[in-house]
Amino acid sequence: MALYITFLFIVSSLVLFYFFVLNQKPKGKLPPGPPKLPIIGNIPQVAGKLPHHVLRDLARKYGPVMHLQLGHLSTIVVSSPRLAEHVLKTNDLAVSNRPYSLVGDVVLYGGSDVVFGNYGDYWRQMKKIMTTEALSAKKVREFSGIRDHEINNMIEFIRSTLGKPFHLREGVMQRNNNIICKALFGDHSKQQDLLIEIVEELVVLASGFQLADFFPKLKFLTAISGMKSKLTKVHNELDNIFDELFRERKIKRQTNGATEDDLLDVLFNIKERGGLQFPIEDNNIKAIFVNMFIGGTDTSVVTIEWTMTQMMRFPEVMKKAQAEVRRVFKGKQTITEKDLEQLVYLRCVVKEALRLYAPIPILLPRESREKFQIDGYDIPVGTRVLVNAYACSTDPEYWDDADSFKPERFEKSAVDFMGRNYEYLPFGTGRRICPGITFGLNVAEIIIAKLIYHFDWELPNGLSPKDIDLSENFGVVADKKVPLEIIPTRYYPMS
Ligand code: HEM
Repeated sequence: MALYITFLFIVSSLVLFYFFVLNQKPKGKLPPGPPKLPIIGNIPQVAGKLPHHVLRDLARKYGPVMHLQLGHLSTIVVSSPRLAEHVLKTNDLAVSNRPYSLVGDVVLYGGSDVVFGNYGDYWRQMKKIMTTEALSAKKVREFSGIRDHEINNMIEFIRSTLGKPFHLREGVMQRNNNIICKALFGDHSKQQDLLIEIVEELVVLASGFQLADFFPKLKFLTAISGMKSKLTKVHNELDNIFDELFRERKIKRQTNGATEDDLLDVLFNIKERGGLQFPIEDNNIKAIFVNMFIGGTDTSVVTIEWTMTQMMRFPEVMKKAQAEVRRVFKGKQTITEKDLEQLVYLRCVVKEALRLYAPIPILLPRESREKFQIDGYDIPVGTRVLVNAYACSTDPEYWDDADSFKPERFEKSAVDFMGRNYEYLPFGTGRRICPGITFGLNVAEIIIAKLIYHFDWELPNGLSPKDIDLSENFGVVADKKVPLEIIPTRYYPMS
């Protein structure tokens, strides 16, 4: 009996807590949205489905700005280029925070990184360092030796397995990870493999669609789900690896002096040079490194896989892109950024693949730090703001035959990657725009160019192009559910 009374007491306390503390309705006129269930709100309408698809479908019914209640998260979803511009340009500052995230808190040193960190002077300083010093076009050029080495090894490997199926994602992922790791801290294969393993685990945990993510105020859910202890374990493992790398590097710098061979040196130099408004410590560098791992590993690989998939689906596109690459690269041993600039058609193909299959189809969530208005609706402080870039890049008002793959649409178009066209935002826009555009695109374009320059490709088991499975997965990035396997049939240039 005593147990029963205690149970009733706990349940009724939780219900009262929910109604009086957690369930306070925001004031003002919110945008329309689908009907909401008590407590869980709209979770059933989105859970377990591909969010960018389901949100695009809902927007077609409820309008380009919708309000959803995802557990505790009062969320607006923006799904048209006109309103994306209104939010991400006109009100960029008002929505430049990130929502609280347990991953940021536990793994990224209390959100002292660029991805999860809130907008403010410290964040601005760190983003500037990332954009202008670590990932600048000049720095990206300086890493061309690393890229060439890794990609040429991959080409040699594929050449040695001519006629056998090549698992594109695995083959490319390993090379891309090597490129990122070497750019960050040189050649340290032992730590590198371990780091990649841990970051992969983190990417799954960070997907943001776990039950506890929808109820951040119910702290016990993160404990019950084991989320906090998993993240703490990941954090400790990462921290130990970085400590070891940093210790070795400090000893090396004492003996050999400061160099600028990799990004660890670049950031140590900035730290030692001083003069910053917020002096940086080792933990700040670690946080930025984790960002570059997460930001740089899967995204380029997903871009490569979808672009190759589309070229396998449309042989005439492959033929045209291949003819261009073979004309431009003819006789060249190394390929420079200048050569890439001449691959005008290939860039259209990559653009079109990113239009339909961007690795981050819903831009990373933002949170309003000031109230603002959109189309006559009131958006209070603390609202989660999602921009469905996929809905914008397939909006029939802006794109003819929007769901079809047609690279030629970019041949006469000035739309680029820089976030100036709100109907096309594969790298986001505004204060939160991706700082790795040049790095990511360079890797993706050189790998694709070399794959189609050196090899002719076929589908395995007599599969026809129209049978290629186009299903998507959704995690932090939207990748291809069934990995692409293709057979290299002929090496070019033939000797
Ligand atoms: C094809 C490759 C890539 C794609 C498609 C991509 C896409 C994106 C997108 C859509 C965002 C969110 C922007 C927003 O919310 O407005 C983002 C943010 C970010 N990306 Fe990338 N990215 C790529 C490569 C990279 C690389 C190579 C790095 C670093 C090495 C990187 C680092 C970051 C960081 C740090 C952020 C957070 C920026 C912030 O919050 O201010 N990305 N990326």
